[in-house]
Amino acid sequence: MTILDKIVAHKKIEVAARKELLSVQDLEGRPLFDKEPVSAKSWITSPNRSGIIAEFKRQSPSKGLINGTAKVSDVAEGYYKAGASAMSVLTDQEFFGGTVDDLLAARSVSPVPIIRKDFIVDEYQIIEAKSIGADFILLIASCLTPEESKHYATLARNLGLQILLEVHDEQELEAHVCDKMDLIGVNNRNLKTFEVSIETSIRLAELIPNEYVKVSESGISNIENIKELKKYGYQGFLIGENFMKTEDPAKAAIDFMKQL
Ligand SMILES: O=C(O)c1ccccc1NCC(=O)[C@H](O)[C@H](O)COP(=O)(O)O
Repeated sequence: MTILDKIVAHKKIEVAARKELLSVQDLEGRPLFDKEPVSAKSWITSPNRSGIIAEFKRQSPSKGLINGTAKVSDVAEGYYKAGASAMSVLTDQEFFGGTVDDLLAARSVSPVPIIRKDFIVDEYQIIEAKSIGADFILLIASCLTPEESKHYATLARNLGLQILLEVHDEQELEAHVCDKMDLIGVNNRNLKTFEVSIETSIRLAELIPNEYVKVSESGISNIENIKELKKYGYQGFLIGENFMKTEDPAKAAIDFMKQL
């Protein structure tokens, strides 16, 4: 069983329990459900921002504990001031130590588009994402069939949310891309070995149709990585650990983005 199989199996149980606690009607009644989403595509491609999607991540299966003390609202405020184009908030508790409350806290202080970073395996999670003020969602091709990807992307679109489709290889890209997606993310982390290589983004770049914003995810740790990825048409850069492993992720983001 791979780590992704474990996460997905756990997620299905978790979502079933969440549904018992709060119905879809309850989610639709939350005040943030009616908030107009901010366009991640516009912010990521804006010449006035950095293209960086800065992530709040306390822990991960590959690294264990990364940061047990940072306060999400401080980090969210700092990422915005640093020039981040978007923020990624892990809401998975079991494997990443995140919660939906983290996203709510980030939302309360930051105007940048926020992605609910989770393992979406049920419509409920997309409606929940809208109800906590997220602007875009992640669909991970390795967790879904192509039909599920399209179905969930259509639902998200109908709610006004944009969609970042994450792929790891050519096969996933070919099978899952559809006209409901907005951004295509190539994850540089091999989820079987946890090795990271930006060569994965470079290899897949020319296969991503031009109408999608290209995002490179994971293992980005310096400005040279970004300069290199830009040559291949990448406009979005998802960075988590490089900021979160420091005592002050907001300061790390400010120092990093100053160099761009
Ligand atoms: O990070 C992991 O260990 C991991 C394991 C299994 C599934 C997903 C995982 N990571 C999620 C991510 O996509 C990263 O948090 C994100 O791309 C940022 O990566 P990094 O800058 O390397 O922290």
